[in-house]
Amino acid sequence: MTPGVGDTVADGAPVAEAIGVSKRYGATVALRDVHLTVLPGESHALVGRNGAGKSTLVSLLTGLAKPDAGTLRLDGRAAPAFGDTGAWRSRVACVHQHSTILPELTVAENLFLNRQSTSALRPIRWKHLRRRAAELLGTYGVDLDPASRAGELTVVQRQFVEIARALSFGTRFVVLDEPTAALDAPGADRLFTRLRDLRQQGVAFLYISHHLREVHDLCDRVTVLRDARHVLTAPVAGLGRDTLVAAMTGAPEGRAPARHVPAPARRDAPVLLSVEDLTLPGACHGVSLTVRAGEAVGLAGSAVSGNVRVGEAVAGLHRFRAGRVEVAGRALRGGDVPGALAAGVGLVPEDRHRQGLVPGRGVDENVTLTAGARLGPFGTVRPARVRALAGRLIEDLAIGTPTPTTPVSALSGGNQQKAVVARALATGPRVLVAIRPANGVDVTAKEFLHGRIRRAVTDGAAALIVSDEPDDLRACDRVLVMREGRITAAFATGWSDEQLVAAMEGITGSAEGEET
Ligand SMILES: Nc1ncnc2c1ncn2[C@@H]1O[C@H](COP(=O)(O)OP(=O)(O)OP(=O)(O)O)[C@@H](O)[C@H]1O
Repeated sequence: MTPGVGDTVADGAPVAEAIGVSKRYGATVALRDVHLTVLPGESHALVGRNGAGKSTLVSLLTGLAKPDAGTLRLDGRAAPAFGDTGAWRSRVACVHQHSTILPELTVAENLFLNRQSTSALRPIRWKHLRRRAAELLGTYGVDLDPASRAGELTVVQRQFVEIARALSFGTRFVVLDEPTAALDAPGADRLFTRLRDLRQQGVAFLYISHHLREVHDLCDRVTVLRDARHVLTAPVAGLGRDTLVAAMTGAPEGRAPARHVPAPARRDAPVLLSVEDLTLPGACHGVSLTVRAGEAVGLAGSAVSGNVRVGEAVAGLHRFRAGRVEVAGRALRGGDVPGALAAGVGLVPEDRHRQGLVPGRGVDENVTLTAGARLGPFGTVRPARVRALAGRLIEDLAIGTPTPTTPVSALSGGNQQKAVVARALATGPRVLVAIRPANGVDVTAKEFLHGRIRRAVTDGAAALIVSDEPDDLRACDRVLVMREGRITAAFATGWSDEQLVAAMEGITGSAEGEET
């Protein structure tokens, strides 16, 4: 039977408490005497700059890591013993950025993974399984066919299968780790509506996000971590953005970080990237655009607009059915990554976990991975050159790493993203394709990364910034908007975020009269 979300163990007790917890990884202190209390039915935001300790606190609260000091309590009782996975699962769940849903299985199979039948010897009763799945989804208002294949679900639907599965173990406390990172604006809205419904049913959330607007839209209270310490817990209502940013950065309030105001690219600067009539089956049709030296062009669009595929095609990741891509006048072959790299294309890929980094390898190796020719003659690699280039890139991108050889998997998410950007810049690209370049980085690091990309542009590169994030697009000189595989609108300077969002949603938009 599915335990009801209202079944409380110790009524009114916090669903989760961390009392003076500390955690160290080698020489790095990830958490120092941190306190956190999440109340029943509360939506509690956990924010902080990259490397502040948020994921580490989540690892402790979900039983994935053991605190060095301090106490953890769930539902008013001591947390389960470290390693007792079943007990942890019934009291806390975490929906991570990477999905744990198995795409080849159906929704019902995913919901009851390893619980399909009542004992190992009893055959699975499929009809019964699907009925239970339908009941479970119905309880949480998720409208999905249990027999559909999980691989065909949207990101939000997958997240909801994960949340429903988590709740079916009886927990009333769900940690959401940057759940909107892979969502477009309508997807995020759908997620928020569902989360609000669940809160009405008594489910509490710990919500990790770098988007302060989401914190304001969704959360009751917020806890800020800075440099491994707890600095603030307060109700969100009435807490100004400045106060929150000041708590995160430690900088005095009211000192606004410097904003970049793009200088318009020279109209007579050479075209470094030219895309003509590009057609990729199922993704885009007849897309044409140009980017000049010294210019950053945004390619905006929702997750299904095809904009990411266009960016990836420029970087050689896809064959194209028709059209032409030229870098500095040289035609690229579709699906030829080394060719694109040799022509001078740098790529910040969409998914740093799948496409970006080699997790077990050092930061130094990761950031220099694309820079083969600079590391030694005839395909050889000179360790001294790797060290020198890596050192420069780590400093240049302000990557927070204890040493250059630390495995990149030991860095916080935001610092991993900086390593991905460093790798794209390592070759000194003529054309930089940056897909959501500030994904998962904190508010100040975001400005820093945009500034760094602008610097490459000022130095003469052409940048194509593929994103649906108004912040990313604000760093551009002009923006093209894609919908359903075509460019549907173009904005020169002076657009508002609302105009861009409306064009991405298809509420307005005309590309007439603009240079694409
Ligand atoms: N497995 C690990 N091994 C070594 N160091 C680690 C490990 N996990 C985290 N750290 C270090 O602990 C510190 C806190 O990292 P954590 O991932 O908790 O930060 P975060 O607040 O989640 O950051 P982000 O917003 O960038 O994801 C960082 O300095 C990080 O490098």
